[in-house]
Amino acid sequence: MSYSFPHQLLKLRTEKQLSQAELATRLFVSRQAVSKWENGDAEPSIDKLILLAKVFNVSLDRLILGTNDFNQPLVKLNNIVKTFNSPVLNSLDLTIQNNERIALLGSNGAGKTTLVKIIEGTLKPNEGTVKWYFNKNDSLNIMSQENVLIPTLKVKEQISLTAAITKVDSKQRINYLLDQFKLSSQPNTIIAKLSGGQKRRLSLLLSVLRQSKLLILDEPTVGMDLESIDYFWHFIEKVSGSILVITHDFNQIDKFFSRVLLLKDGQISHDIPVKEIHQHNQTIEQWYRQHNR
Ligand SMILES: Nc1ncnc2c1ncn2[C@@H]1O[C@H](COP(=O)(O)OP(=O)(O)OP(=O)(O)O)[C@@H](O)[C@H]1O
Repeated sequence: MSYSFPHQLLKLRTEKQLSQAELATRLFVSRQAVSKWENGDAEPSIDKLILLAKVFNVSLDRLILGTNDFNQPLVKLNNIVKTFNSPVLNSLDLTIQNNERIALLGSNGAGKTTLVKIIEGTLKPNEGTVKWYFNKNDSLNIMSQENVLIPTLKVKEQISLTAAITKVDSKQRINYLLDQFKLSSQPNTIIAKLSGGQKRRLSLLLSVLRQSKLLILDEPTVGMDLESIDYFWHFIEKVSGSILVITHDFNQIDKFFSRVLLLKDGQISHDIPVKEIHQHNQTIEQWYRQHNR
């Protein structure tokens, strides 16, 4: 089978906004089976391939051979140096490609937020270049650590404002997202009166309002309760395009991510596919503890 099948599966599934569990139910297989297919650790039988092609409404050729867009770079960082009072990033190189699920790990103060701000273009490096391969004004979505909500607005007013700025005019999509983020009963609540977790959910909703080629999330689940955290990852799984997340939700990285970056001593000290870590019978948490000493 062509190597492109795992990428094609992830791409088609996220385009269809299905979670691994939802797709698994339709195919009468376990979620783990779908996860293995996406990681390239196993391949479906021919009858499951035929069913997959039906679910996605594509030909078997397209499903198996796919298109070549998964190897396209989205952004390339070259020789990035950033110094505040002391050096934070030091000759850092990084390429992000289409349809990747990347977790960025590192200790407190390692420079993770600094790095994502440089990728986003909100912070300038002292040296080095950031090259974009798509229009980031249209196709870059960000949920930063900083609160971007306007406390005096109602939930629906904040959503309308962001929808106008990001040129989303689909009421259907807005209602779908309100429902997904369990905010559909609170359109008239003033943001200042939402709980911390509800505000995080609203911020996330705003960051995925328009579809993107790259979504960047900086510690998105901080302050959420366990139910919301599960909910959040379940939703994120369905988002199309590439995702770069700063997170320490190790269990979720094990389940849903394709690549792990470890930022240490100002550089990407390790850049490794998740499946390679699993092939060594390690969890991401074990791997992280071993390499981030
Ligand atoms: N605007 C700034 N001015 C001065 N120093 C800064 C600034 N922003 C970040 N730093 C410093 O740069 C270093 C890296 O900070 P950064 O927030 O990028 O780390 P981080 O890995 O995201 O940390 P955490 O996990 O705690 O969020 C820290 O020592 C921080 O104090």
